Amino acid sequence: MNTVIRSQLLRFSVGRGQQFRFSTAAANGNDLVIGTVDETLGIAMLTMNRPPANSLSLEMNEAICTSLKTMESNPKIQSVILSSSNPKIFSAGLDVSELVSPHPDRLPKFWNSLQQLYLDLYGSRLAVVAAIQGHAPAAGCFLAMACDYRIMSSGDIGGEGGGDMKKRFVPTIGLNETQLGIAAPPWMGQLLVRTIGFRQAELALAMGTLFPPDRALSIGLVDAIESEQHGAESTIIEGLSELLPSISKDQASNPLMQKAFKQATTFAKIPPHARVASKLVTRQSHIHDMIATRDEDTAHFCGFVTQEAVQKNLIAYVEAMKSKSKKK
Ligand SMILES: CCCCC/C=C\C/C=C\C/C=C/C(=O)SCCNC(=O)CCNC(=O)[C@H](O)C(C)(C)COP(=O)(O)OP(=O)(O)OC[C@H]1O[C@@H](n2cnc3c(N)ncnc32)[C@H](O)[C@@H]1OP(=O)(O)O
Repeated sequence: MNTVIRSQLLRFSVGRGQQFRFSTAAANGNDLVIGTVDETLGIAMLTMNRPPANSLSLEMNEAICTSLKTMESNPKIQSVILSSSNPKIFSAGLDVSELVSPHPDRLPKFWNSLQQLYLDLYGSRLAVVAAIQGHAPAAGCFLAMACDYRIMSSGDIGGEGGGDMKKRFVPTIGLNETQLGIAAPPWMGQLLVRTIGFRQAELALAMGTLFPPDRALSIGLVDAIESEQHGAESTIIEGLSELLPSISKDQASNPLMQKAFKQATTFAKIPPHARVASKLVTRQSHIHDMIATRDEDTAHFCGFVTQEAVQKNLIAYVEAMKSKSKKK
């Protein structure tokens, strides 16, 4: 028997056997993230689902945190796959509409929600595997870096144009803020330093580099790359199909999702106390540093974004983005 429990933010649907599904709803009733949990395997899946680009709004940040916390509160769950319902965009970073002509009360709340997302994801007791099927610029890259393991699509998915003129789809990842005329906040920049090392990060931050998958792998920004050519039905691995939310069922034969599933399974088998303790060894002091400077960081961000010159740039940036998308 299926039981559905509704509350203002969370919708749980208790399904067959040991498997639980839940969605976190936005104000407009859409599911910003969809969560599935398999208690037998000890694995969960958190699928970001905010069309068109999984950009991070206040509500999206809160939805990811709420889902993660719900999964963490289940002692049977040890690992989670963070994925996207959009096969070409993991996350486009901050929702730029949060930054244009912001409401003075909402802007600090928005920034606080991003800081909280960092604290919750980077400090999660769960091992988080990022399944990066598409682009991950700026705060999209930050999301991936806050996870424990990153698998990126090699980009040979389908293509556009057809025939010999087939255009390859090549996703990119990186903190490209300087290309947008801004700087990543210190905690985000430091996350890049901790992920790829000082010199590579120094260069990448200065240049605002967006890395294609092979380069991202060679500098350690991702841990593995995988083709997305769907395998034959016989290669479907047990358990993955049940974990995928209904909107992503076609991903069961996707090698990238399979690799993410296997990695999450491996994490789930490691003695949890030892795994969590070792995660704290490398992450705790950075989390404390961030907490200590949190208010200062919020004041700096709000002061920066509301400057007249920055607002002018942002308006132009959003207009360019919209007209690019209209021309398609
Ligand atoms: C920009 C100044 C910010 C100032 C902040 C101050 C301090 C720094 C603080 C924090 C650091 C983090 C910063 C950020 O994350 S800023 C956001 C950076 N991200 C981007 O600039 C990405 C922009 N998007 C793209 O490059 C592309 O969309 C893509 C992700 C490569 C995908 O390309 P594709 O061709 O597949 O799609 P489209 O470009 O057609 O886009 C589809 C659709 O999505 C909308 N969209 C894309 N990105 C965003 C976004 N970040 N926020 C809101 N909306 C976005 C786009 O407009 C299209 O919508 P439409 O309705 O027109 O179809």
